[in-house]
Amino acid sequence: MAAQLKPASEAATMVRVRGLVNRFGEQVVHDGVDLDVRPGEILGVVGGSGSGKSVLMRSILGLRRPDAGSIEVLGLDARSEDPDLRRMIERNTGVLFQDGALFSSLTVGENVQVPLKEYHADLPDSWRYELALLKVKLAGLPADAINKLPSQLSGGMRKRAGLARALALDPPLLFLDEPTAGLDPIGAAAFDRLIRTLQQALGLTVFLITHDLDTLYAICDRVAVLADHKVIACAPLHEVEQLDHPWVQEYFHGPRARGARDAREGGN
Ligand SMILES: Nc1ncnc2c1ncn2[C@@H]1O[C@H](COP(=O)(O)OP(=O)(O)OP(=O)(O)O)[C@@H](O)[C@H]1O
Repeated sequence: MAAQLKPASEAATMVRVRGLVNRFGEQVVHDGVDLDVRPGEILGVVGGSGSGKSVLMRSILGLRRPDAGSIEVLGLDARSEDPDLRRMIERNTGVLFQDGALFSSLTVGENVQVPLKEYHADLPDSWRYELALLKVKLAGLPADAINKLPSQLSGGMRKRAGLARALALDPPLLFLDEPTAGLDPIGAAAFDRLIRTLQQALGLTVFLITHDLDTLYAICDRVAVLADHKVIACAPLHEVEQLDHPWVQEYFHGPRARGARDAREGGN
């Protein structure tokens, strides 16, 4: 029987990870990670460098085969190698990798059209172009960016182009790996606002890896903390901040955290 995808509104969890184990040789990265991503939330994923945030995202996306555990994405078994099921998961997930991962020899518009060509090969070229233009504008880029090469854009604009491509297929589930890394504070705040606006307007669920405390305070509904090879907490920020764990205390109660918290409180 063909795999069935539950509508986002009916899915109890958009992503469900249980008992995830990832090892590289002797190195244990994950040892029993459990995590739920709920419909309509922005979940921030934090943890020290090397704690396994990217490996977790890659496992969920099926880009890495974990050593043990189960992963469901939109109710589908993300570890399955069934090509139809893989396509269904891919079709419903947008991904913005840290470096944007744009094809450097293609224009922004052509980059956005890559998934459209793969999944909507029957659409006339002019429609695909119009759809790409819509996504470019949705991501906050000027219309003329569509004909530019990634090398002709600033870092912030390249992130937006990557976001436009991630949104090309109108996925209900969006994965963002350090979206504000490398942006200046004003650009980063603008990108945070864009993510929040799009999430609300399009009803997206967002899995967001970040080191950026401002992003956590500004837009995340819940925060998952990766430490000691596990998710040691997954809760609203004010609860996670109180956790009696050395990394959490250092991260959330250092001077940078105070600045981010004050900025957030000052903005309200
Ligand atoms: N393909 C690989 N081969 C060997 N080791 C790997 C591989 N991918 C990741 N690792 C190791 O797994 C650990 C977790 O890596 P990961 O990239 O998930 O960390 P992270 O939490 O995203 O870190 P950062 O915040 O620095 O980006 C690291 O020690 C890394 O060296």
